[in-house]
Amino acid sequence: MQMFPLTVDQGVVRRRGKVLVGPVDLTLEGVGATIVVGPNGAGKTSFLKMLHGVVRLNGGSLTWACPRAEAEKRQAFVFQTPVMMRRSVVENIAYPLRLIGVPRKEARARAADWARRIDLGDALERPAVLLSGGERQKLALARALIRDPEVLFLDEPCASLDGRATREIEEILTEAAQSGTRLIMSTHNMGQAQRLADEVILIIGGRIHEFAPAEAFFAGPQTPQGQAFLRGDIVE
Ligand SMILES: Nc1ncnc2c1ncn2[C@@H]1O[C@H](COP(=O)(O)OP(=O)(O)OP(=O)(O)O)[C@@H](O)[C@H]1O
Repeated sequence: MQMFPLTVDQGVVRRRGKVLVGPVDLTLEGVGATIVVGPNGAGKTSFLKMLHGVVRLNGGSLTWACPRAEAEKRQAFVFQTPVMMRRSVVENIAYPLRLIGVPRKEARARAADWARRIDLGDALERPAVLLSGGERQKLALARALIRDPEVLFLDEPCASLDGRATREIEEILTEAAQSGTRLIMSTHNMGQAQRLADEVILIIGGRIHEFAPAEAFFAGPQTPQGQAFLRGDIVE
């Protein structure tokens, strides 16, 4: 059963009386990469978590084309600072498979394949907590992709990584997108947004100011705030 379109109707997220997101109206179709941009504190993280369903709406509605429980099983989320379990690299990557009952041996074999893809093939038994920031991000990505999700949310997966680690992560994401994984991702890096995006959402103050095909957005946003943001001006 199809997951998309995903429809948000007047969606609002509030915490301690403050509106973090919304109201937003949005329809996302089922192909490509949607890149979410906006200034610090604009609500990108809260917006992604709302779409993923880990943050509940305080107003409005969010509807997948399939039942919610079904949609939840078919999506994964890579957080900005991924948590490593106090276990080996291979066990960290295998964990999502173990959760759905894949036998240990098979889960480890599939995790070892992923570890090789992210250049951690020689570190299978190393405690994951000893990995560098870039290695952790790659591990988190492998752990998210190992169940072959139809939708992958990523919150600034390359924040504070160097060029090489960023390129490696972008390669994995491009491959995932080419094999049909729907990407919905925030970034501060406009170069990265341009390399990966099929469409762009600009969020300022919790609201969507632009939602456009990447080409149109980068050629010239429709709104004054969009134009200012792309010029690098401070927008709030
Ligand atoms: N649980 C919470 N309770 C109260 N305020 C919160 C909560 N979570 C986030 N906020 C606030 O909501 C605003 C939006 O936060 P959010 O993390 O979604 O923004 P962001 O665009 O991802 O920011 P950044 O780019 O800096 O990571 C911020 O001002 C933040 O401090």
